[in-house]
Amino acid sequence: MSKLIFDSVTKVFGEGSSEYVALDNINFEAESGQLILVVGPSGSGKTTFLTIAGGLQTPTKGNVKINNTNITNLSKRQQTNLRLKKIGFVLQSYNLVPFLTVEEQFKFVDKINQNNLTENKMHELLEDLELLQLLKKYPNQLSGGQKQRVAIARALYTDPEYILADEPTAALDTERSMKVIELLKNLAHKRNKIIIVVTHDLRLKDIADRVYQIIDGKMTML
Ligand SMILES: Nc1ncnc2c1ncn2[C@@H]1O[C@H](COP(=O)(O)OP(=O)(O)OP(=O)(O)O)[C@@H](O)[C@H]1O
Repeated sequence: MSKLIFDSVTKVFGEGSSEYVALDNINFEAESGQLILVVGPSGSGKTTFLTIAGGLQTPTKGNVKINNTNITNLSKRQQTNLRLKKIGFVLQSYNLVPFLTVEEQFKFVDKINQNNLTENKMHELLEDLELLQLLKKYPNQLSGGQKQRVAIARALYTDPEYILADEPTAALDTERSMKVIELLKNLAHKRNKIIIVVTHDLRLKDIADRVYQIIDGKMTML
């Protein structure tokens, strides 16, 4: 059973008169088998929460634990290893490599990670995300929604224990949004993943197992 714990996490940006409390004393726990939604208005701290959960930023105060390891105490190298082995990110910027085709985006991951989906599972994933026809295209030939679906497939390709997704449905129409969120929910339930989705998109609220809200850096369960 995997577990992600935030223990009194505060994140402050800037100093003195320009000090800004982006996360204010957050306590949070997620276990494998759950799809968790974090909603909140723009600027409320959602992305900061997600990047700290994945070790991309460190808290100013408090601890983040992944399976009983306090990731705040790990060296940079240990944090990078943890991210590569256990965490799949879907970031708002998609982070696709511009000079690689869709197919090559996955092969590129092969070089740095051994723990990838079998060919059958990969075919299934590409089919579910309607990407099979796009394998030979480059990112600049794709629409926003298509890039978003490639970024989701790439995060799932390494079969990570945790999936952290920032606005994964922002560029998708309602039908595709629901498909993507159902896919993530199935993965959480059937393959025992922890999936945390940060979103403005209140259409997704009824599908998640748990919903949290962040307002002005404070988190509450809805
Ligand atoms: N590196 C930084 N330096 C200073 N302030 C920052 C930094 N990163 C975020 N902030 C501030 O912290 C607050 C929370 O930002 P965050 O990106 O977490 O919000 P968000 O809820 O994800 O917003 P959105 O929905 O618009 O993406 C914002 O006021 C933002 O300006």
